[in-house]
Amino acid sequence: MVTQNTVEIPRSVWYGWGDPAHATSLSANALTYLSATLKLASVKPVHPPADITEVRIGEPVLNAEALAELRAACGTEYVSTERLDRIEHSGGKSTEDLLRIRAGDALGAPDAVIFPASSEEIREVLAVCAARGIAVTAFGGGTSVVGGVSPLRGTFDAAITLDMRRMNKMLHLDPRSRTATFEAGLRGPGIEAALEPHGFTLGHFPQSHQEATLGGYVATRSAGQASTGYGRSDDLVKSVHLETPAGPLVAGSTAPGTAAGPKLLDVIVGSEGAFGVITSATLKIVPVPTHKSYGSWSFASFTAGAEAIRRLRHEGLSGDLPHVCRLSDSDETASTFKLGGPKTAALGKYLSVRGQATPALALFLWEGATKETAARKRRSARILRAAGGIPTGPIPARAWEHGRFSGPYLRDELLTRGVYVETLETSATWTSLDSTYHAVREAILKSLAEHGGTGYVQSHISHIYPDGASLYFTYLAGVESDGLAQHARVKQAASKAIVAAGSTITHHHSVGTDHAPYLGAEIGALGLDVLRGIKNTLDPAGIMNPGKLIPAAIKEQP
Ligand SMILES: Cc1cc2nc3c(=O)[nH]c(=O)nc-3n(C[C@H](O)[C@H](O)[C@H](O)COP(=O)(O)OP(=O)(O)OC[C@H]3O[C@@H](n4cnc5c(N)ncnc54)[C@H](O)[C@@H]3O)c2cc1C
Repeated sequence: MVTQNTVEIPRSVWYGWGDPAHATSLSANALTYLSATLKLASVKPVHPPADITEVRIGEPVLNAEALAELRAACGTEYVSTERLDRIEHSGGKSTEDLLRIRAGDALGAPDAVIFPASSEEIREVLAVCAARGIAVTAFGGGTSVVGGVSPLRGTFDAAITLDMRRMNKMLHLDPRSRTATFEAGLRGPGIEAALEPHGFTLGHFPQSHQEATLGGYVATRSAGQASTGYGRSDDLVKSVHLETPAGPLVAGSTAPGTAAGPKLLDVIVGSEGAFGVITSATLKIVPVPTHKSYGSWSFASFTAGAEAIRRLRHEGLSGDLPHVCRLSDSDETASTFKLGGPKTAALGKYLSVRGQATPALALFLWEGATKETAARKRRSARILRAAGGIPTGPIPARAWEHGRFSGPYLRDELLTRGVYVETLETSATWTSLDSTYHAVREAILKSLAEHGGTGYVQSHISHIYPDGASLYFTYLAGVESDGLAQHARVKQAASKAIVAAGSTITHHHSVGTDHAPYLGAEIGALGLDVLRGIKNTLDPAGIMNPGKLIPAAIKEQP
């Protein structure tokens, strides 16, 4: 029997990812490869995070009356102005956030962190904040990589963060209809642990799964590693309870199908805390698969691999597509082969002999009943072989699955060693996939090299649609003396390339502050006005997550 249960880990350390005790270090081989590839003089671990006692943070500006009203709403012990709580909620987990907090800058921290236990408490908190003009940021797992949980003040003097961790229960399970209702603060492993005794899974496994919450998934339209099979979070949501400054709103319906006007739910899903706070949501669930079947195939190039996957999507029977479907480009494949030890090195040599000098490796994972997955895998193999693929066995896919949640820890070590690493994503139609891939890749590389550095970009496809696929870029270089400026420069170059290619500014990371300047290019000025109109109705005072999603006037931070 397959288990979808994952390990519950402590909440992330203030300067980085998860519990540092779970981190595995880079091998000597990896360090040598890294310094040679990036042409770095040294990758010694000489850039540790600041000492917590030296972190700079302003005095909280909430007055005694405001604090008293917030305490009356949630209980004194659940309204914190403690230094560590404020530091931990001063930002998310983008490399920009990490560069700032590791340098000891928590000056953007909220004035208080509130830990509500119910929709009613949140309603009261929002009423206090609307009346007093206090900005409110909802905080799930705090794993945003787009500035989504930075507690910006907007036009207000004070800001609070609402941490949803106490709202962490499964409220209802309907096994016959295959739906479940969860409180918004339940984290990924908690969702699976609640469902598995009943034989169900949500099937939603973003790389941040161990820290991220149900509310965060819904608020950002996240996509999991197996979303090709199970669907993205926005495909899974049936209904949402949203507390807004204008009152509670239940969007969506338990009805299996409805024609009751435009789909209001779609306006709430992906609203990034800018319209209100999601307190619970009902999602589709599916039975835990009885079997997983692993496979990997190699292609002569990324272009050839992408074409093979398109054919798999278009020529295969409906439902044949693997639940996990990832294609690395030649650079990502080269890194995997370089870092994977003697067996993967041997695989690289074998592929070279077979005419694939710079192979692109695809990993697949079919889930379901034993016989059914075997049949799907067989049918897929015919298409992949006809498209020029060479089968490379199940081990690479198993190895990927084994280490799939450990990657985020590496970023902390890389930063300590003076290596800048960041990711971004988009999606493109099959027709424009190749040109978008090259345009964005080249824009990143050029920008990384602008100050004389040597950069490395690797990419993969991890979500397949009938009309196209996602593109995910990971890029590395030595950290420049002004790492934040370096980050802004590269991000801007890549974002402009994405816009110029006519692709989306975000496939699954959401908009936050980072992508807000580019949203107009995607949805138009009138589209932005529609979003502003919805916000004005639900949040007339504009207290909800200022500066996120919708570009807005932002008061200078202290
Ligand atoms: C290492 C790493 C790997 C990642 N991998 C993936 C991935 O594979 N796929 C993917 O899609 N994303 C990924 N992300 C991005 C991020 O994890 C997702 O956006 C996730 O859905 C955020 O969930 P969270 O609970 O941490 O939300 P937060 O980071 O706490 O919040 C994100 C946004 O949602 C809002 N929000 C949170 N909770 C609520 C609520 N209850 N009501 C209203 N608004 C709310 C916040 O205000 C903010 O705007 C990754 C991030 C990291 C750091």
